[in-house]
Amino acid sequence: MSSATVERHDAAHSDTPILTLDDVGKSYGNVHALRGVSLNVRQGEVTCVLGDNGAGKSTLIKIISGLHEHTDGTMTLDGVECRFPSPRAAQASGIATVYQDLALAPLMSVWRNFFLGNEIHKGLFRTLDIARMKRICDEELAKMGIIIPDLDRPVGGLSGGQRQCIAIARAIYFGARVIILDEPTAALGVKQSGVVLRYIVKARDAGLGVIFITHNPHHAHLVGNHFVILKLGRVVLDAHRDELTLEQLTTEMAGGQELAELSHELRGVDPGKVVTPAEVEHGQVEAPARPQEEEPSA
Ligand SMILES: Nc1ncnc2c1ncn2[C@@H]1O[C@H](COP(=O)(O)OP(=O)(O)OP(=O)(O)O)[C@@H](O)[C@H]1O
Repeated sequence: MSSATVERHDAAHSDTPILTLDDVGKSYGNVHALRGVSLNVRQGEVTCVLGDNGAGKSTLIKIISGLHEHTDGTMTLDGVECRFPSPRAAQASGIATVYQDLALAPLMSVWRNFFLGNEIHKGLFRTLDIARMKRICDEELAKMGIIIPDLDRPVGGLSGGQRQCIAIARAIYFGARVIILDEPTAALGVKQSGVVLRYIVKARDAGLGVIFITHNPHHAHLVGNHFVILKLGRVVLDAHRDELTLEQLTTEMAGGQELAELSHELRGVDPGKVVTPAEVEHGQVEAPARPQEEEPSA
């Protein structure tokens, strides 16, 4: 492990944000994908960004990871204003992004994927130092509790959860300070999601600042320290864990007031009856009442 990594571990749980977005906006021509978004990413914390389709999550990821530049507001890294003109620039500043589908090359082995773009060479002829790469890959995965008996196996044959974990381990090993996880549990079942969520906690406890993008309030609440909900490009909720229950997060994510109104409409009966958004979310809403048939007139 590099000395930079050791320092990072020692400095875990610092209160000073690594990365700050202040009033950040992004317009694509006339489309305002993000407006007035403020966000702090701290070491040893998981910042969850939730939002429905079109909320602006991908745009936010693209700004932080150097794919797009923001058009309003400021972004600061370690207190210094910055813009990332390319993904490489963001990576060089310690910001790693793990995309759900693009995390790894499926036909390549585990160790090749781990070192892809960062291969270790040896000797005069700069041949690949395969034994060393395999050893490091094995050690790093084991450190994070990932046991893969055959590192020569193509990653395409591993479970979705394992693939996500390998991508996260790789980012940590190569010096990420902030890791952005783009819906890492979206395509996974309960067990595999558990594998990834445990791993997110390990990354957090190793002192990284984790940005966890998700649709799933249950997953977010299990691991998050801080929660931001985006809606139509704006922040509609920004709360610390101790300010928010899972039920509140679920309700807010599900649409809060809008959902309460919808649930009321769907019931179509007894205006005095209160239906909670959670009931709708969990499919406990009764089918709309059939209209009463009129009594045939005598
Ligand atoms: N390149 C682009 N050009 C124009 N409009 C865009 C572009 N990218 C995104 N948008 C618009 O910006 C808004 C936010 O989109 P974004 O993809 O960031 O949302 P999202 O929360 O990631 O949604 P999803 O979960 O569906 O991926 C949407 O209205 C989208 O149509």
